[in-house]
Amino acid sequence: MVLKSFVEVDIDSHFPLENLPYGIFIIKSSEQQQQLPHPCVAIGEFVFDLSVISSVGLFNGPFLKDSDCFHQSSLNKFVGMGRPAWKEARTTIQKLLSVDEPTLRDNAILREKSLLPMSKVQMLLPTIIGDYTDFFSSMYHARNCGIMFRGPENAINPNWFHLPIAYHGRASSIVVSGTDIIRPRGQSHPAGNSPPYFGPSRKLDFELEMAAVVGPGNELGKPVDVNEAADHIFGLVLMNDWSARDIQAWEYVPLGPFLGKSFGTTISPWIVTLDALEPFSCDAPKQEPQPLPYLAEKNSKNYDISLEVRIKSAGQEQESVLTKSNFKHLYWTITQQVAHHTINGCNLRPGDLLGTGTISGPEPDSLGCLLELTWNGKNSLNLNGLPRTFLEDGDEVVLTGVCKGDGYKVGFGTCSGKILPAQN
Ligand SMILES: O=C(O)/C=C/C(=O)CC(=O)CC(=O)O
Ligand SMILES: [Ca+2]
Ligand SMILES: [Mg+2]
Repeated sequence: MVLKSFVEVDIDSHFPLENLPYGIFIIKSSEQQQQLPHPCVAIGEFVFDLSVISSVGLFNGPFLKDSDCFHQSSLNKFVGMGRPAWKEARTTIQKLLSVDEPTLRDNAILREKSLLPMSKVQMLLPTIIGDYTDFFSSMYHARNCGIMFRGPENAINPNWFHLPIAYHGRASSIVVSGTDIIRPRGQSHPAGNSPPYFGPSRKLDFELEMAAVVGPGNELGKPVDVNEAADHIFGLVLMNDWSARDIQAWEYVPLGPFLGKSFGTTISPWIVTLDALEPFSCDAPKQEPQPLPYLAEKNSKNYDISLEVRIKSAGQEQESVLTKSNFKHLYWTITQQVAHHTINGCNLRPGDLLGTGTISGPEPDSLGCLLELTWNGKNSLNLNGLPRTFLEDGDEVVLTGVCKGDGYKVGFGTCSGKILPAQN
């Protein structure tokens, strides 16, 4: 059954009553006197201000009634409260926005205060991200990178099928969708015996990823059981792990990515909860060899989320679709990522971000980055008639993700960023 709200929601909207993704907004300064950031959910073309609803006492269940979690300028407190509080919030908000519920529907003043058109607000980062880890969980992506860098015989390192590989990313340079990205400068991979050159990256790339937002953390020294890991994940966002392939190729042996990735990572502003994604859960791929017991799940789940990357280059009116992939192609699940991340006792904290790694699929048009799509710059793509390998200044890259339900969609909106020229 499709749920119905008194707020008008287009059939193609990413944000019907079934979704209710969380974000943090601020009223655009030109609209009114500057306000503090507030937690909200998206409904149709509106944001629903949860601080207003909390102030008038409409969150009246046991977990939220005395909480100031919706009077914070980030979602960290709310996501840290765990599934019972999330369920209570979802039930309350779904009821308040439903067409059959008069509380808000018939109260024009409260409606006006709590429902703001998206055009009048600016979205901020939804959580304060203390730590950010990026996994490498698509087998197709790992295999393609391996073939390019090590040849077909040794494409996938032997450890890959035994554990979800990851590196520690840089949290300070994570930005919200819409933020420009300055082309990084750095040392780059020398050709043959020449010395490395220094300058603006010549191989700037995007990576189509999603990321899990950590809910309640774990105590230092206490690993999370893989079968309980879902209770530690609040939801998912879209993520673009911008990557300078020339800088990365020269620096990453032996300790992994560093400056080739830490200049910027973009996430979408809306966190879609695992509760909203549940109708789109599907079996994860069969794992062979069987993982060790601490990674063996009773129920190994992925989500059917259609993903797409578009590019709009400077001077071009039309966007071009670069790739179409799906979250369900991931080999290692997000719950296995949490179990592996914590198995040594490492503590996760509310709001931490766990990137999936580039989500490539099996088809040539489902590859999740330009490194793969152009085979490291060897094959040009055709962008409305113009040849292209890596990103150029002025390019805007837009990621989208959506689950297609029966008569409704649960979507992530977009995650976009434009490349600005390198600075001296
Ligand atoms: O397999 C390799 O040696 C290299 C792999 C990559 O460069 C992929 C990458 O950038 C990791 C990531 O997805 O962030
Ligand atoms: Ca990555
Ligand atoms: Mg990055």
